[in-house]
Formats: sequence, structure tokens, C-alpha cells
Amino acid sequence: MKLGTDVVVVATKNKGKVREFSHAFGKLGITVQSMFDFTGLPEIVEDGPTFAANALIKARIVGETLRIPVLADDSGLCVDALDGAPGVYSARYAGEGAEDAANNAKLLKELAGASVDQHAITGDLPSDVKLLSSAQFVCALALYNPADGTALHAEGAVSGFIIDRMFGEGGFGYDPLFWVPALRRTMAELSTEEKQRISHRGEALSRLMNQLSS
Ligand SMILES: O=P(O)(O)OP(=O)(O)OP(=O)(O)OC[C@H]1O[C@@H](n2cnc3c(O)ncnc32)[C@H](O)[C@@H]1O
Ligand SMILES: [Mg+2]
Repeated sequence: MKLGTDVVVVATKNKGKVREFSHAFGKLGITVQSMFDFTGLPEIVEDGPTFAANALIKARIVGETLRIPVLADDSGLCVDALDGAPGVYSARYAGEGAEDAANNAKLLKELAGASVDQHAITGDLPSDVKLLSSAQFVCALALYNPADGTALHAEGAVSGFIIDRMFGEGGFGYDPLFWVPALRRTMAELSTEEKQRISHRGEALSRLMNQLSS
């Protein structure tokens, strides 16, 4: 399958994802369009059991409607102390349509009293900041082609720790609570370029691009 040479449509209504995909594709001279750029798209119910299933649901619905290849991203946070929650429920952890602030507050509430070995905290944070649990961000991408009904899939993940308060103004979602040990910052303290280099989304996208070029 080939991506459009100058435009790629991403089946998302998440402005943070749009910013990150625009950054990544912009380096290739490709413009990103999202669901904000079209009217009359059907409602999408993300009721798949996995990130990959939900990514395919989104890509297929929008791809079939527009009759062009469409990329979709389903992603989320899997917290070890919560047995992998919120996982595929990350967007609606604090309830249907919940905002990032409410989801972050819910995460801190669920992790009240949790704690792990504090080894990864070194230096750059106030000394009383606590690591609550190890965690992974996961991203599944699907690129659906309505011409033949096939799809390409790719996944990426990044490991880190949930900390007990928020740092950083960048990124979106759970980024201010996600400590990246190798960079000694939260995901929200990284530039878009830095985040792309290490993130679940950056890894999934580079794996998808490898499939497209081979
Ligand atoms: O479905 P679309 O329209 O793409 O937008 P969404 O925000 O609903 O996206 P998801 O269904 O994939 O839900 C993913 C949730 O997981 C969180 N998440 C995903 N990627 C993230 C990232 O890079 N940084 C922080 N949080 C992220 C964020 O809260 C999202 O709302
Ligand atoms: Mg969603």
C-alpha cells in the first residue's frame, strides 16, 4: 500500500495526536488532515478488545466513508500496579468524554498508597516526588485501504513510571504524570521532536513506515 504523496488522513479527533503526526509527516513534506477537516463522518464506537482492533475500527470507518487510505491510532496507558488499567479505556477512564485533567486525577486516586523502588528518580525532581508504579504507553496504528479492504498494522510501546504529581506543559493526556527515566523528565517536559524519538507513537510510526518502504 502507498500513502498519499502529499496528504495523509488520520482518523482522529485528538489534537495532541494531530500535532505529533503533523510533526512526523511534516518532515517528509506530507500534510496531515484529521477528522476535524471533514464534515459528515459517521460516529465511531471504539469497542474493540485491543488497541489494534480499535485502530482498525477507526481507520476502516473513515476510509470506507472517504474512499481513500486512512491511518488511525489507538493508544493508551497500561499501569502495572493497576493490572494494565486503564489500557483500552484510557480515554474514558474518568467517564465517557472525560478530559485529560479528570483522567489524570482518577489515575492518581487509583494509585493512592502505591509505591515502587525509587531508583529511577535521580536529581531533577523535588526530593519528595514519588514513583507510584511502572507503566507503559502503547500505540497501535492501522492503515486501511478501502480499494481492497486490507490494512497494515504496527505497534510501539515505551516504559516509564507514574509519579505522584504533574510536571510539564507539553504533550497531552497522561504525559505530565509519565516519568521517562532515560531522559529524567516527564513526557510533558519533552519537545514534540524528543517525544517522537522515544514514544510509543514514534516507534509505531517508524515500524509502519518500514513496512511501507519494503
Ligand atoms: O480516538 P481518537 O479520536 O484518536 O482520540 P482519543 O483521544 O479518544 O484517543 P484514544 O481513543 O486512542 O485514547 C487514547 C487515550 O490514551 C491517552 N494517550 C494516548 N497516547 C498518549 C500520549 O502520547 N501521551 C499521553 N496520553 C496518551 C490519552 O489520554 C488518550 O485520550
Ligand atoms: Mg478515542
